[in-house]
Amino acid sequence: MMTDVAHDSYIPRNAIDHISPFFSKGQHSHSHNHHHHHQYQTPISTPVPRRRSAQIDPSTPAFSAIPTTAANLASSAVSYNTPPATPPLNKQSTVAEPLAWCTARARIPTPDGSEYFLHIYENTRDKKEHLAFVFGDAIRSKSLDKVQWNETEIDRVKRGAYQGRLQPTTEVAQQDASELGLLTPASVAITQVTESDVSMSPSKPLVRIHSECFTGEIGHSARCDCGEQLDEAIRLMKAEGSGVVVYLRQEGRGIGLAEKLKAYNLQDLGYDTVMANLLLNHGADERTYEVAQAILEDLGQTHIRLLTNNPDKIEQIEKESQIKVVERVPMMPKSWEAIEQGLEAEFEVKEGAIENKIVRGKELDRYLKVKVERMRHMIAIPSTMGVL
Ligand SMILES: Nc1nc2c(ncn2[C@@H]2O[C@H](COP(=O)(O)OP(=O)(O)OP(=O)(O)O)[C@@H](O)[C@H]2O)c(=O)[nH]1
Repeated sequence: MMTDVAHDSYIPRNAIDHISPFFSKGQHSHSHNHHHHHQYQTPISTPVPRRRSAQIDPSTPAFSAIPTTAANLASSAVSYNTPPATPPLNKQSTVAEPLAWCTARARIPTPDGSEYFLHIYENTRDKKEHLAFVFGDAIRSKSLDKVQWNETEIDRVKRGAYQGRLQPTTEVAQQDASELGLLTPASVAITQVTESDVSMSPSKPLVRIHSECFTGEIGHSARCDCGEQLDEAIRLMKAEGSGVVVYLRQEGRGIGLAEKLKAYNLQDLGYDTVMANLLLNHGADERTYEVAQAILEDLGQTHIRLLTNNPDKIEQIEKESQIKVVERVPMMPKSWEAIEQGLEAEFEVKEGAIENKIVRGKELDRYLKVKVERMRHMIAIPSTMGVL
């Protein structure tokens, strides 16, 4: 490792004194990538602090401290992989750029008793925090599970790279932890999930690639059905016990919230969603799906059943990637489904009852109709619906 480091022209001499985690062998096999070198250089000027985790009792095998001195590192046979907060470079991946890697994952229980794992991603394309809601135990993030340089089992637990479920520890262990100001192996308890829990998941899970819509998801807007679609995707994945919602921060079809609000003002003048975007000098849809491709590959999802009505999304997600949409699962707007089934009258009674979370109204109808007529969306307009 020393030789490897010394021969790399990118590394200042003083870096070798510290044997920074940012110069592990694994990273240097990718020395053609200048972009990443730039990132790795930053920490060199400051000595690498001795990590607290090194204080953990080394006699406990699972939590043995990882050597941090130069001498230990040079003689160590342990191969260190990804340093913290750097992209795991996956040679097998067919999607070269952008890379996406999961920095943390946590269990999110929901009111009906089910749960999912929220994954937060970083990527090389933008600075946004894209997310993945993962349902079921079988779907794992490769980048999250990868062993990072100098990390202990406790570090892995903190970032969510454990299998099974975390359990509350004893009061004694918690007391110890609070006195020491650090977690010890006794502060961590994990229950493994059974083999059958893991194998029950279908091989082709439901996937929804959803773009952020603050107004529709948080703001109760009846201009679109984005919130309803997100809820429905989650409902279906809970029911199947498996699935992934990739939640992309491409607000307003990629134009951002401020520009979307301007578009709404133009829509109030009578322009449709497409025209409003164009009048603001934007494309009708400025979204891209490469980060979603990288996230799905990281989660091992290459043959997917995609919940969408949008043909552009299918074309873009399959483009230049391993990902295949083996089935499209339509998302019928709830209010149109009700109109089709002659249940519209029930809505009148329930109007204002947000609890059923059904978006409805003339503005939504117009928005959906534009999707069908101008954006090739595959939704059947109810025959009984009046003029919009
Ligand atoms: N510019 C603009 N964006 C909108 C408007 N209404 C909703 N959006 C955005 O449109 C996006 C909706 O994306 P998705 O939920 O992925 O849906 P989709 O691409 O239309 O296709 P489906 O997969 O069929 O739902 C979100 O980013 C919303 O913020 C609008 O009137 N103008």
